[in-house]
Formats: sequence, structure tokens, C-alpha cells
Amino acid sequence: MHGSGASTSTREGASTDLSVIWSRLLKLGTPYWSDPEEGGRARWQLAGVVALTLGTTGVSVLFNFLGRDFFNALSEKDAERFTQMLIKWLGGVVLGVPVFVFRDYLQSKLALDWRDYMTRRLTEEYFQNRTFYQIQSGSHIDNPDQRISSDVRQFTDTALGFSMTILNAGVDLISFSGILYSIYPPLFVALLIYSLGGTATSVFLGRKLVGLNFQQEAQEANFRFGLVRVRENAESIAFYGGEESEAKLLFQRLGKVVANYGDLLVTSRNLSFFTSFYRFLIQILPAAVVAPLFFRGEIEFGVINQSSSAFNHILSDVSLVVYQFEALAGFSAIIDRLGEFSEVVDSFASPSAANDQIGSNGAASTTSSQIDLVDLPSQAKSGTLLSLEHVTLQTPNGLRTLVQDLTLQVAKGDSLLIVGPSGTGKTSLLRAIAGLWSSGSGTITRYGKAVAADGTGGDILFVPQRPYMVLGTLREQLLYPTWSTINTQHTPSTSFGESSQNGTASHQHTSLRPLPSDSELEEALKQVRLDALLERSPPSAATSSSNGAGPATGLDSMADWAGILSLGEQQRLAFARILLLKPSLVLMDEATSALDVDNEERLYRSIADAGVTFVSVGHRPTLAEFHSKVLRLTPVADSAEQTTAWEVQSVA
Ligand SMILES: Nc1ncnc2c1ncn2[C@@H]1O[C@H](COP(=O)(O)OP(=O)(O)OP(=O)(O)O)[C@@H](O)[C@H]1O
Repeated sequence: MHGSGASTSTREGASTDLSVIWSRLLKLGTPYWSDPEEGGRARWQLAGVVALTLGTTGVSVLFNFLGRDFFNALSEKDAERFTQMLIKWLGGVVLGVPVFVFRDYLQSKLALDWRDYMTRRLTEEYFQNRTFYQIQSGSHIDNPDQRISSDVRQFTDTALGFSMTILNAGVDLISFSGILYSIYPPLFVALLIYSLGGTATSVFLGRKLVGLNFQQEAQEANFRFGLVRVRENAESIAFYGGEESEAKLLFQRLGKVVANYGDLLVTSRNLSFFTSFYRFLIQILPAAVVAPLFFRGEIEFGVINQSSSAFNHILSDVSLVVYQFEALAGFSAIIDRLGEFSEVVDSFASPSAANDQIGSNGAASTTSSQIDLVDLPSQAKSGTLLSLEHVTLQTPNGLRTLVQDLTLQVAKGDSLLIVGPSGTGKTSLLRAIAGLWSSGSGTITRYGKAVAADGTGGDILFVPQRPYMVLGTLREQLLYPTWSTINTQHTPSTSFGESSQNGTASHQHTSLRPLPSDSELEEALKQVRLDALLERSPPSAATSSSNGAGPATGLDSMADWAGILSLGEQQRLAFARILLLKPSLVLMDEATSALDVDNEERLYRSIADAGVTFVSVGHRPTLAEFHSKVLRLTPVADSAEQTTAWEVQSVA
């Protein structure tokens, strides 16, 4: 069972349907403001931002009038009034600047809180019902990491920014229209025609930008993901000498980034031609229109400046779409990507969709039949830990039936080995028991709870071929996943340092399973022959403790464990986790494939001695002697569906 990282597929086109974008915007944007816990505070903050935004318009109107009087005093050579206006102007600046600064600060702070809320919500849904796993294997969603991190940030920043800009523009428009209309009505009408025409033209010229921005986000993410894969698989690539083909693949991705960006540049250049002409033309337009009134002595000189300023205000309000078109196009692309992601995540995260499979369009679609997965409390009497009744298992796309009508039971003290040629469905059977796959029919009953990160459950544990190494200390590796939430509350150099003196005392530990003491952790390492790790000085600079006391050692040492431990060592560490947790039943997928026979025997004996019942998947002949029963899967010759036959044998 191997993870393959994020999908690299991208869609050819973005959704430019305005009604879809609008409904996605509402669906994404509204939950924060109506949230029972955080909504109240958010609404108050928003009210503050709105008030300050209105304040900024008030300040602008004030300066419009101050400017008029200032230039009138200047043209009339009235030195005393000029000095007065200068002082008033300076006073206005002192009062006005804080309004602008606080508006910006509060708005950014609100965007940050909103981002925090949205990211937490999406992340929770992403992990609910193993959505992160289902999305990867069965949907077209590309780069979920980028959507959760950067897309959410851009969404909240831009949504709030645009809302305030629109509000500001509305109030501005009303205030300055009054001023301009009172100066010269024809100027006001000409301006409206000019700006509405400009908006329509820029929408026409920039219409391709939404799709191009959508593609840009996806291509950038694909390129970055390619680089991440090289980092994650550095050693394998180096062994294969695959540098050249990796570079070629990266260049292909870079090529797509550059090509799309090139198209984007051309479209924005064409739009820029128009918007720049539009901007430059209006600089003298109001003065040109009002000048005859001044020459005829109907208005004062300061009114020219005032009308020019009012004209510019109104024009930028009405021309919002012209000036912001590129940003709007980028925002639509973000709404599209995020909305699509949230819809797919929702469809998996909702309990009704938990057992659904994903269709090729990325949306969940219910397949005709499902395997029933039933969890029951442990059966002390019968000793049954796992039972499969008439289980027929299919691949998620329903194209292959892997195992048909399988019935078997695993009771306390049993040890079952699943064998069969590669591709017959051994790992898939474990996937079905773990609840990752459910296409097919029949019933799987698990007696006892699978391990949970809060320390509850832990009657059943699944161990993959390549154990997952968390980012953290050696202690955190050993405690994963049973006590993992407890670990995240501590930094290795402080709390774990304390706990190493008194065992478990410093942990606020509320789980049902007691947290193993340091000596138990060290004993588990000894049993799997990894106690040398306690002595080994970690090579990475990241191991230095933050209090400057030098690198942490022993259980608190930090390293890139997945990078420095051999696969065999990682597999031994996974056995140390079993020995610490002592689950009733453990299901292992080629969990000793990288070990020598001697170590393999020692590990199997140690978990059997600990009273753990186990089911293993494996190819190695040496495994049979540690098991009491063998489930043998054999491909059925000439079967169109490439299905497998099965039989259970006792080991002599
Ligand atoms: N997501 C998937 N969608 C469709 N088919 C899949 C998927 N994942 C695996 N398969 C197919 O299901 C079959 C069974 O895979 P599985 O990993 O269970 O085999 P296995 O018996 O454990 O093989 P091995 O011994 O090589 O590990 C394989 O043919 C595999 O290609």
C-alpha cells in the first residue's frame, strides 16, 4: 500500500458561469459570520471596519472642501486665509490619517481571523471520514494543500478587501455625485456615460482572464508539487540516476506555468492599453469641461480643483470593474477552486457519503452495493476479534472483483497469514477491514475500537509496510498515533525534559490508556533492538533545543526520522509501537518485508508473548511458522474480472 502524494491532474477550463461563482462565493463566505461561537465577534469587528471605512469617505469629502478653499485663498492672494487653510489642512491630516491606518489594520486582522476559521474548518472536514485519502485516490481535485493554504488566504483577504472597496465606492459615489451635480450637471452626466462605457469595454477585453488565472494557480501548484516530490524521493531518484528525467518533467511543468502566464500577460496587456488610455484621458477632462464657466467668471478657481477631485472620485467608483478587473478575475478563479474543493470535501465528510465511492467527475456517487462494516464491543466470551461473512471485495471503481464470498473469523490467540501472488488483493482486504475501501458486499465485524489519537480505542491497530514517521522527537515516534494529541501540546526541550525526570507527571493526560513512562518507552526500543537510537547524537541542526542547552538527546532527540532510519529500522519502530499499545488485534501489511530473518522472528515472538493477536500479509516463506492459519488467495485462470479464489489452511 503506497501513497502517491497529491494528484497532478488539472482541469482544462474554469467555471466562468457567474451564477456558479456567485453561489460558491455565498457558500464559502457566509459560515464565518453566522457561526454560533465566532460569528458574534466577527460581526462586531466587521461593524468597526465598516464604520472606519465610512470615516475614510468623510475624511475625503472634508479634504475636497478644504482643497477648494485652499486654492481660492491662493488665487485671491489672501495670505491670512491661506495660512488658516494651511493650519486646517494640517489638522485634517492629523485627524484623518489614523482613520485610514486603523481601517487597514482592522480589516487585515479580520481577514486573518476569517482565514484561521476557514482553514480550520476545511482541515477538519479534510480529515473527517478519511476524506484526505478518498480525495487522493478518487477525485480530480488537484493540489489540496495549495487550496487549503494559499487559496483560503487569498479568498479571505480579497473578499474583505472587495467588500470594503464596493462599500466605499457606493458611499463615495453618493457623496461626490452630490458635489459634482451641484457644480455642473452636464459634467456629471458625461462622466456616467464615460465610466459605464469603460466598464463594458474592459469586461469584454478581459473576459479570458478568469480561466487563465484558474489555470495559473493549478500550474504553479503542479510545478511546486513536482519539486516537493523530488525532495521526498531524493534517495530513490539518486539511486536510479533519474536526475535528467526528473529535470525534464519539471521543465515540462515549468513550461506550462510559463506558457499560461504568457497568455495571461497578453490578455492583461490588451486590457492595460485600454485602462491606461482611460486613466490618462480623465486627468484633464473635468478641467476642460469646467474651464469655460471659470472664464465667464461663473465659478471660482478653487471649484475647478474641487470638481476635478470629485470627478476622479466618482470615476474611480464607477470604474471599479475597469481598474480591478484583473484582481476580480483572479478572485473568481480562487472562488472556483475553493468552492469546488469544499463541495467535494463536503460530499465525503458528510456521514451519508462515508461509504460512497467517487465517480470520475469527482463528485460522490453511490455504487450499487457496499460492504457493511460493523463495530461491536469486544467479545470477552467468544473471543472473536474479527469476522468476515460472505465478503466480496471490488476495487473502488468497481471494475475488478478481487475476492469473492470470503467467510472467516479471527479469535483471540489466532494468527492468520494472508498470502497470494502480487496484485491478488491482500492489501485491499486490509483496506476493507480498515474501512478505507467498501465496494462489494457482505459484512465485516470488528470487535473493539480502532486506535484514536486521543488515546482511546486501540483494540485494533493497522500497520502499513512503510510505517509513517511523524515530524518530532523519538518519543513522539513511539507514542504515535495513540497518544499523539498529547504530544502536540509539548515542546520537546521543555515538557518532555520535565517528564523525563518524573515519567508522566507533567502531562495533562485524559485518555483511557495510561501514557507509557520513559522506562517503558526505552524498554520497547530495547525489545526491537533500537535502543542505540537513544545514544545516537542526532545529525540535524534542528535538534538544538530552543533554550540553547545544546542538542536534545535520548527520547527527546529530533531528526528527520523517515530520512535517516532505514526501512527495516522504521519497521522495527512500528513493532515498538505495537508493544507499547498492546492492541487485541493487529493487522500488518508486509510489516517485516525489510527485515532479516533473525529480527523478524524476534519481533513476531515479542508481540505473540505480549498477547497480541495478529493478521499479517506477506510473501516470505519464513512467515508461515509464526502463524496458525493461512488464507491463500489464488488468481482464477480465464476469469474476465481477474478475480481470486481463496482457501484457509491450518499451519502444521
Ligand atoms: N485505487 C485503486 N483503484 C483501482 N484498482 C486498484 C486501486 N488500488 C489498487 N488497485 C488494484 O487492486 C489490485 C489489488 O491490489 P493490492 O494492493 O491489494 O494487491 P496485493 O495482493 O497486496 O499486491 P502486492 O503483493 O503486490 O502488494 C491490484 O491489481 C491493484 O492494481
